[in-house]
Amino acid sequence: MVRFENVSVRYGEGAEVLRDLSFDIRPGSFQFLTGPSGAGKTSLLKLLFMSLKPSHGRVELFGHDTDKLCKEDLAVLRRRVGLVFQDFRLLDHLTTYENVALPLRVLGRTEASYRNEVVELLRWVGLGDRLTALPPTLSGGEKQRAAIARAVIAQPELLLADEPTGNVDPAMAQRLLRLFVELNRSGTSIVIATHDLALMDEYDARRMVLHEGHLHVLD
Ligand SMILES: Nc1ncnc2c1ncn2[C@@H]1O[C@H](COP(=O)(O)OP(=O)(O)OP(=O)(O)O)[C@@H](O)[C@H]1O
Repeated sequence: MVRFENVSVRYGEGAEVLRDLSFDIRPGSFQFLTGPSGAGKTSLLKLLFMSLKPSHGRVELFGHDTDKLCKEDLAVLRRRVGLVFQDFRLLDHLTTYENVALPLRVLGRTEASYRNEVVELLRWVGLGDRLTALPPTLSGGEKQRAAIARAVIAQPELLLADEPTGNVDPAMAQRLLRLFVELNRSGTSIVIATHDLALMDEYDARRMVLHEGHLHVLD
């Protein structure tokens, strides 16, 4: 589903942030991406989301060489990927419910067909009483849970999450991990970037460790 071949990234004239990365992400797999602050986790997620181009090497996603795709093709491929940004990126003028429903609207589904699904998921992440709240009135942890709900609602083929439990307490972090595990069981490949050792200890999954630009994979 994803193949990196000798991929490197540098920003401007700076040193290489990622060096010569080669790995695969298989369909239906689950991996944690970890490493110290500044190690390049967000940069690697951006490569996977095709919002950053490698300085060297080749990134293949869903069987396509991402370098050869035009903007329109990239937009279509991105619909198959769910992304939880570190800074959430909720739309402030839409309610929590509308934010989470957005990926289903983009897919052309009618509200009658998805309303129950969206409400049920928002209840699961503890936002059942915040459906009509606008994002600026949500706490950091509530925004994070809304962003996760939006990323998983359409059951993407690949889910990328950047520090998805950074703003919630340990009990909620476990609950969110269960959500990711369930999504994975229904077929989604998962990549969770995290510093949270306790979270990684909760679930026996592949670990991709970035250190000084190099990637070490512990299967
Ligand atoms: N747009 C950019 N321009 C220049 N340098 C950048 C840019 N984005 C990231 N960097 C640098 O690349 C390196 C890796 O950053 P990145 O955000 O990928 O790390 P990270 O592992 O996600 O960090 P954290 O755990 O703190 O979020 C850092 O040294 C950072 O300063």
